[in-house]
This record gives sequence, C-alpha cells and structure tokens, in this order.
Amino acid sequence: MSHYIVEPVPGVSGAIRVPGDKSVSHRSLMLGSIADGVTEVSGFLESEDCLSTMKAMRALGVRIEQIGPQAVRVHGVGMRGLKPANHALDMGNSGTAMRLMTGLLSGQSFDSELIGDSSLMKRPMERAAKPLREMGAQIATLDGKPPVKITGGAKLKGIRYELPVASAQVKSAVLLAGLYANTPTTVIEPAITRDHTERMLLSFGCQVDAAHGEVSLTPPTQLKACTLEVPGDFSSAAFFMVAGSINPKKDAVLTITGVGINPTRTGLLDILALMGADLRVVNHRSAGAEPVADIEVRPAQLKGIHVPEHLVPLAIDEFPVLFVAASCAQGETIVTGAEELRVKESDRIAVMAEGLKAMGVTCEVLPDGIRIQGRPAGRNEKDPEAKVFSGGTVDSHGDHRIAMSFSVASLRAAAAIKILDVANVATSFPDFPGTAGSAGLNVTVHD
Ligand SMILES: O=C(O)C1=C[C@@H](OP(=O)(O)O)[C@@H](O)[C@H](O)C1
Ligand SMILES: C=C(OP(=O)(O)O)C(=O)O
Repeated sequence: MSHYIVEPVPGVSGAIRVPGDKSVSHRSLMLGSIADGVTEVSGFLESEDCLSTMKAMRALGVRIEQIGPQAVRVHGVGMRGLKPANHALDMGNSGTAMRLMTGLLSGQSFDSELIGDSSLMKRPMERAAKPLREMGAQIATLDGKPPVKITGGAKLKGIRYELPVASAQVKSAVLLAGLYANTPTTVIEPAITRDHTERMLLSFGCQVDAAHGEVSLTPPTQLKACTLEVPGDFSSAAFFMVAGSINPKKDAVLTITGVGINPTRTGLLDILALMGADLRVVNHRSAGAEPVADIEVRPAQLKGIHVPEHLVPLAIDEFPVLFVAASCAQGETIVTGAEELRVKESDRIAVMAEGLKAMGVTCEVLPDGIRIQGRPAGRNEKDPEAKVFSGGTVDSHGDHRIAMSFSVASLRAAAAIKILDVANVATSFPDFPGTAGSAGLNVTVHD
C-alpha cells in the first residue's frame, strides 16, 4: 500500500495549473458517446475515475481515441447506438460514474451490471435507483448498494421528482434517463447543486430549462456532437486555495490558473472569504458553457465561523481541506448540515477527525458535521509560523481528498506527516505530488 511522506517547507508561491474537471470529464464521455457525430474534448482529466467511465463506454461499443495529452475524440453512436457489454462494468472508485451510468443505462434496450472497488461497493445506490424506477426502469441493488443490475427494454416515462438529498449525481441520473422518456422530466432540488449536466446538455442541443430550483428536460430525438473544453477542477484547486491561505511565507502569492468557477461549485470561495481569507478571482473567461478564471491566494489569519448550511452542497468535496484551514483559524469552526460527507469515498467526517486528532487538533464529531478548535491551546496566535499540527502518521482510508488535505497540513506542521493508503489520489489528481511540488510542498510517494 503506497504512502506519502510530506516534509514541512517554508511556504508555497508561484503559479500552478490543476488538471481538468472530473465532473465535466465524466459527462463529456457519456454525452459524447450517445451523440450523433464526433465530439472532441480538450483539457480532459486522465484520472482513474474518468478512465473507468471511458472503459465502460468503450465496452458499450463506443470508439474513443486519446488523441494527445488531455485530449479525446468520442465517436458518438447516437442515442440508440450503444451495444450490450459482455461483462459487468467496473466503475472503480467513482460514485459519479456509477450513478450517472445507472441513469444512462436505464434507457437502453439491453441489460447491464455495474460494480466497483471496495469503497464504491459500500456506497448508497438506492437514491438513484428509486426515482429511476418511478420512471419505469427495472433496477436491482444489493441491500441498496452495488452491484447495480439494470434490466433493459423498459419504456421510460418522464417524472416530476423532488430530490430528498441535494445530489448532483442523482439529479444527473434522472436527467440522463429523461433523455429516453416519452414525456418531459423535472427535477426539484432542495438546494443548488452543480449544474454541469444541464450546461453540457444545452451544448449538445438538448432543451433544458432551469429556474427556481427546478430543472426540466424535454426528451430530444438526437444529441448533436460538439467541441468541449474542460476547465481546471475547482475541487483540485481547493487544496492550493487553502495552502496559499495558511501559508507561513509572508507576502507570498500563489496563483492557480484556468480554474472552473461555475457558481454551483465555488462555495469554498465564499466560506474562506467569511473566514477572512485573501482570495482574488481574476482574468475571467469561459471554456464553452463553463466560466473560468485564475485564483490568486495570499496568506491571511483565518478565523473560525459556523459555515452557512446553504453553502454545504456548493463546497461538498472541499470539506476535508476546509477542516485543515479551520484547524489553523483563530477560534472555533462549526460545520452542520453536512451528513452527506459520511457517504463519500470514506466517512469524511470520521476519517478527518481521526487524522486531526492524531496531529493534536481538538475536534468533536457531530452527527452531521464537526466542531474544530482552531490553534491548539498555548500557541502564539499572532505568529504566522506557529505550528498547528504535530506531524506523525495519518490514515487516508483510501480517500483521495483526505490524502491531499493532510499534505496541505504540512505547511503548518512541526514535523513530517506520513499519509497512508494514497494510491487513490490518482482517481482525481494523477500528478498531485508533482503539482504540489511546483507550488513548494514536499510530497514524496513510497511503496
Ligand atoms: O455530479 C458530480 O459530478 C458530483 C457530485 C457530488 O456528489 P453527490 O451528488 O453525491 O453530492 C460530488 O461529491 C462528486 O464528487 C461529483
Ligand atoms: C465524492 C467524490 O467523487 P465520487 O462521488 O464520484 O466518487 C469526490 O471526488 O470527492
């Protein structure tokens, strides 16, 4: 099992680029595959999660070429052109791939089975299966978990579905099945979640209307291939936003270039601003349907806050690294309304609390969040170099975001941090140690 050794460093600075957006990359393969014509994708994230989706689409008969670094060409087969795979489709570590594919495969004429790694096999799938069954799909799960078995040939009807949890994956699964329904489908969200599916469907010529927390899709006769540009992943940039904020190097600027700043993803910008961070979003431009900018980060003394609950879904993958920021803040940070963190690649509340405690941070696990005491008692709160973390060994429990978050903690650690079970960092950020190194962190991989 591989691990990281992360040595303390004087600070981070300079300009870095993070790899392509994972959510957008998955969707580009799925929609490109069922479009008519050839879809070219640039900035594609060649991470294990997206490669699981690529393998699945290939197994369903789609020709996908990797035509250069981060560039793929998808030879769409049309909405009715997918072929049955001759084996179960392995979605690896990816909840997004499994839930979106459940929606897409519900509308096909053939049977499919979806499996995944040991983490994914424990994650809840009924949340997607339930509305899809209401549409007429035939889906079986095992005690609500994978394998997900989809019986083909169902005649789908459009539904009006009120999501019980704020989930872009469930919303997207219903919309993808809605492409194959005989009437329009509407999804009502309890809170705003990422809208990449809606934006990309529009790029493929599909009619999607979104307003007042409702998204409606009119089933198209075809999707038209297009050219897609994938922006840098905000969730990967998040590690460096926190690194630049807790940076012990005075007056340093860390710039992350080409980051997707879709407002349904940027909750961390708002949360860090409330904590007193100095983040500047500059050089606004767009990558097709997605807004992009550069983000400049300067060190700041953060203060603890109660994170507003409406920001939780807009920052859902950023909480592990936010907990690192909160540990460096003055005073207490409270997160509530975030029970979804318990059903990600790991229980991110429990696993982060375990690691923070192992490094001397006082925190209390709540059923739906956490309470973190910034700065362990007795430290000089005025000294930007005060060490917040003791160093030592933490276990990521195979969760990529936990491993990267504790790497960022090294900036304020008294000694090296050994992070266990880090291979899954490649699911979202294949060269994290390299990019982290160019910002000034010292992350080495060991077997
Ligand atoms: O739709 C997506 O691409 C994603 C949605 C979120 O999951 P939920 O929908 O389960 O909140 C997020 O955590 C995941 O990393 C990616
Ligand atoms: C939760 C995540 O991904 P997924 O649900 O696709 O496994 C993530 O990347 O943090």
